[in-house]
Amino acid sequence: MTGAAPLPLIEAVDLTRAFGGLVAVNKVSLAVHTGEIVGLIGPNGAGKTTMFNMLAGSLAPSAGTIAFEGRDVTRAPAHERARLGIARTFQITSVFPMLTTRDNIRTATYRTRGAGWLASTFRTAAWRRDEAAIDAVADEVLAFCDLAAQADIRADALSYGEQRRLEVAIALAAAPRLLLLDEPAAGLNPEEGQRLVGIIRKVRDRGVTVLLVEHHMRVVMGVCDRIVVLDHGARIAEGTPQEVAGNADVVRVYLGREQAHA
Ligand SMILES: Nc1ncnc2c1ncn2[C@@H]1O[C@H](COP(=O)(O)OP(=O)(O)OP(=O)(O)O)[C@@H](O)[C@H]1O
Repeated sequence: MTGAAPLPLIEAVDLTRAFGGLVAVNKVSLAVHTGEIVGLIGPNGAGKTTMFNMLAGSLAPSAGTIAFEGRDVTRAPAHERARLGIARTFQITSVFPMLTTRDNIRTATYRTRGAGWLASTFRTAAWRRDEAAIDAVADEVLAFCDLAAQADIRADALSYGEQRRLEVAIALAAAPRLLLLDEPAAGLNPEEGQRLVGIIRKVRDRGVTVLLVEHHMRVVMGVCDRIVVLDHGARIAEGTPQEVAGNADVVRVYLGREQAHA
């Protein structure tokens, strides 16, 4: 007897986005299951960022659907998706440079919890309880992302790798079910890249499913269970890192770009 296939955590069907006459993403379907780490790769201009932004809710699709845990979220704005359990990081780091590492997390958590200014002004008992809970969450995600020693340092004094980890910590503070990582290894040296790989694996181990867009092949191949490859807005391959690395179409699009840039 075969059971029903498990419901994907997030599923995009025939997702399409046009900018004027340019179809940046053309009928791309993609499913990510709970517990997976999935990578979205492709050469420059392939449509990765466009696809990512549609999944995160910051860009409306021209056609197609997105379901999260079976619920249609195609038209749900980013904050609504965040409430349902989808968190994202940004390609360009979005931390507040003048706040400490811990206060960056606290600030983001206040925003997502919508803690009221009235309660905070009068420091009600409920507000103080909330404060203690937010502090506990901040300390837990800081330790998780190897940032405990940097908790009281201003974000602009962090190394680039630490800032990228802070982005992940901020996203985790919202206790998401799905974490969307937008080029998390961009600008990292190999050592920092490996550290990030370790953290992404730990993220999955704490029950958070991961979808990442990434150029850094060593990171993608080292951390993903499954990889989806886009080129010119279309899905050209999907498989394990080994399958994708050996796929003739994938090799062709990557080699073609390298030769064009040589
Ligand atoms: N806001 C926009 N307006 C017009 N064209 C856009 C817009 N955003 C993306 N495009 C175009 O859509 C195509 C796909 O872009 P996208 O940024 O999604 O690709 P990408 O795979 O993320 O590329 P990269 O690796 O360079 O970041 C490109 O041709 C790009 O110029």
